[in-house]
Amino acid sequence: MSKVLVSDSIDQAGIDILSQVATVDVKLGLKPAELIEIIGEYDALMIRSSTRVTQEIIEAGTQLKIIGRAGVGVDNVDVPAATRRGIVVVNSPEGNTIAAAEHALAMILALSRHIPDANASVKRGAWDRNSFVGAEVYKKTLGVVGLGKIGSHVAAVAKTMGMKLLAYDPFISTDRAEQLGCQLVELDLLFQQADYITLHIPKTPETTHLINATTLAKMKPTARIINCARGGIIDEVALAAALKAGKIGGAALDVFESEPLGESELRSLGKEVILTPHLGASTAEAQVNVAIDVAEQIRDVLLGLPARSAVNIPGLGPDVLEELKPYMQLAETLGNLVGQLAGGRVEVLNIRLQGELATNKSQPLVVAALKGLLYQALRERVNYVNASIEAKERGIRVIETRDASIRDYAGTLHLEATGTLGTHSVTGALLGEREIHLTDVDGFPINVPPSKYMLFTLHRDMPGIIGKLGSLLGSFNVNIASMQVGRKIVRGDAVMALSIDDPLPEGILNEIIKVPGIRDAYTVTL
Ligand SMILES: NC(=O)c1ccc[n+]([C@@H]2O[C@H](COP(=O)([O-])OP(=O)(O)OC[C@H]3O[C@@H](n4cnc5c(N)ncnc54)[C@H](O)[C@@H]3O)[C@@H](O)[C@H]2O)c1
Ligand SMILES: O=C(O)[C@H](O)COP(=O)(O)O
Repeated sequence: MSKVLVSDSIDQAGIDILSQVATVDVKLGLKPAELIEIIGEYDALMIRSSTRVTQEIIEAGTQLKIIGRAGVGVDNVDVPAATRRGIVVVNSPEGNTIAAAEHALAMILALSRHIPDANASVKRGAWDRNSFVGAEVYKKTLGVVGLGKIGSHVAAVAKTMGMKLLAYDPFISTDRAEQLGCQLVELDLLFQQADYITLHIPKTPETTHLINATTLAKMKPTARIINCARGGIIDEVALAAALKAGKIGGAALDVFESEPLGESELRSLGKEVILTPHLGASTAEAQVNVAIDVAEQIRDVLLGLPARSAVNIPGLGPDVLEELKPYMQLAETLGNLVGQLAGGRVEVLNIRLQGELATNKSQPLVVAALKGLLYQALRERVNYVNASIEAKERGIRVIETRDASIRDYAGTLHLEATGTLGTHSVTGALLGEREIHLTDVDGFPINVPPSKYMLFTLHRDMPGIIGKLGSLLGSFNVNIASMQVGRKIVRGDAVMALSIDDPLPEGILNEIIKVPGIRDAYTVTL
């Protein structure tokens, strides 16, 4: 049975799902060295934001197949290191969207009405109504930086509170911003005009210290800034200095450059600052959502199925996956077949996506074809995550062509592999919704479903050749399940595709190519 390590606190709903297929160990608060010591036993690791999954941990995880992040941000995982090792990294892109957005909205209101400090004052026994006079958000300007899932929800709710909305997001269209009631503006204008600035962007090299002494100086002296996105987007030293000097009006932070927050000037500031310990996703509802979402994906991957929200398998979103699943199986089978026909080291793989496959969405088929191609060399070590990297490292040049014209089938896939031993090609399509058919081998039309053991011959189409081959196989006790000849002209060159019940015995290929008329023979296991 597989083993899963849960190293951050995860809702029981997720543990229950994992327990259906694996032994689950929950070990919270492990130090990096402790994690390195035990990770080698586990097939999967499930985390939130507290566990840092470094390259060292990934390398020690020799059995790891998947790292599941029960939340959105995977910045605590060395994703490139996982990708190189063929480990799938999955997250829950939407499970905590509402929770994080509501936390940002709560911060906006709490900051405006000094709720944390007023509450603390009453609890201390005081009744001070004069120190906590607040400000209304109604008719104030909210600047939303990052109009993605969380930013959009914040904008929608803020609109209903009567706020005027500015937004900055270079990857969002004006139309989308307008639908949300936001005016898309440049960042400087947002800084200058906003009464509240709320950050909903990932931490990237471009967004690190986006809020710094220079940008803080552009804001209104009454501006309040809210960060429920990622620590490090704000330069905390510059922020504390700006707050102390009264250059801005307030700040509410849920995330910090270093977590847990250590010594910080921010702690010493008054009611103009609210600090929460990374609570954005901490609602009962969000925790159930993310735990189920990620546990289901871990379960699927442990059962050999693809994951719906893998961050390191390009283009493999849930909708695309559903649509492409049968074609991915086709691509993988053809890749495996052409790799075996080509033998030797493949240097160039030409992939032609025809008909309904000739869309941008079909990128995962290229990955699936490479996975199939590399299977003979790497076996279980190649997967959708590392197939492209492995191919690149082996110097395999991939040439993709797309042709939207529809021929005999709605969509066909043609692979041609050129290597040290020559060039071979295969074409395949789906019959009905999912039945794979080989429709061409080395340019000769055939129509056969692939089977586990196959024999292909290149021969001259002439009387008696099929009988001779049949007798030869019979003399080696090989049972033929089906046989088909593909030819372009009568008595010209032809290809024979045989499905056989067992692997060919050693040495028989040499006997086959001695049969007069047979030029080449290839045995394949799919
Ligand atoms: N505090 C928490 O507990 C908590 C919970 C959930 C998510 N988060 C964080 O919130 C952030 C937003 O999450 P989301 O789910 O909305 O992500 P998302 O991917 O849906 O949205 C991010 C948006 O930022 C935009 N963006 C990227 N780079 C930008 C840049 N340089 N300038 C402006 N916009 C840029 C993108 O176009 C996108 O629209 C992430 O950092 C996530 O990790 C925090
Ligand atoms: O990226 C996220 O999903 C949030 O930062 C939540 O982090 P958490 O799972 O540690 O609460």
